[in-house]
Amino acid sequence: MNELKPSTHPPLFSLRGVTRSFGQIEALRGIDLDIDQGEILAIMGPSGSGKSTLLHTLAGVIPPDGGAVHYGNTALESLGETARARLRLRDFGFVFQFGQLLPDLTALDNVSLPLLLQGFKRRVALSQAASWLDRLGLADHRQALPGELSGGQAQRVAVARALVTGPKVLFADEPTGSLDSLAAENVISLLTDITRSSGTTVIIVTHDSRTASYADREVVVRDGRISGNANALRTPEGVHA
Ligand SMILES: Nc1ncnc2c1ncn2[C@@H]1O[C@H](COP(=O)(O)OP(=O)(O)OP(=O)(O)O)[C@@H](O)[C@H]1O
Repeated sequence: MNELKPSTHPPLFSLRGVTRSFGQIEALRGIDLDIDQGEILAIMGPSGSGKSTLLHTLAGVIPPDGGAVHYGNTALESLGETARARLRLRDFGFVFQFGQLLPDLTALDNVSLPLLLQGFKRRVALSQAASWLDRLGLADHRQALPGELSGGQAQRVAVARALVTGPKVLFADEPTGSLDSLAAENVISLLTDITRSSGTTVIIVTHDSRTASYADREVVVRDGRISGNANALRTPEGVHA
């Protein structure tokens, strides 16, 4: 945790001087941050400090007002809404605090939905979804409706739904925020085990230091800036402030 490893590859995400305001509120005030391919990064910080805004900016949900957000060779700040939506669908998966499963669909149908939206045949989508549910310990709950599941089970369905399309990056906004400590531990350990084995980059916003301890690195956001930049930037030779 927190060790400053030299990086031999260019970062997957590179942010420089990123700003974003909502009216008078300066949510991001100049973010400099590199994130490596395959890294699990925890973004922490006080309420209202800009964590979710940073996550949404990385994920191309909201464009920055200023600065540069590079994802690989793509300058996200130069993409329009349609191109950003296409990129999200192709490369990114999302887990939210309250699963946001569709309440009238079974666990299996919730997980197969992203594949159906990508044009997979129903039979293929259902079989992929079933194997993801099995992997997350939910083999006996395929036909359950979200309302019939515990919070931890529902969140594991949400993780399966986010990973079923094989995203390059998983964004998780308070993925354990609605869970008791045992369920939280179970969800975050499964999520990080699976993404480590697949080399998926994971960006987690969390208030919970136990959840953050599963990450490779933590950065803290305060007043729209990364607090103590020494841990935020990487170069081929290592880290510089
Ligand atoms: N869509 C929006 N419209 C107006 N203000 C916003 C919007 N999104 C965020 N803000 C404001 O920007 C600031 C940063 O919000 P953000 O949600 O990024 O913080 P956070 O660190 O994720 O907070 P929390 O931990 O409470 O979720 C806050 O003052 C918030 O009220």
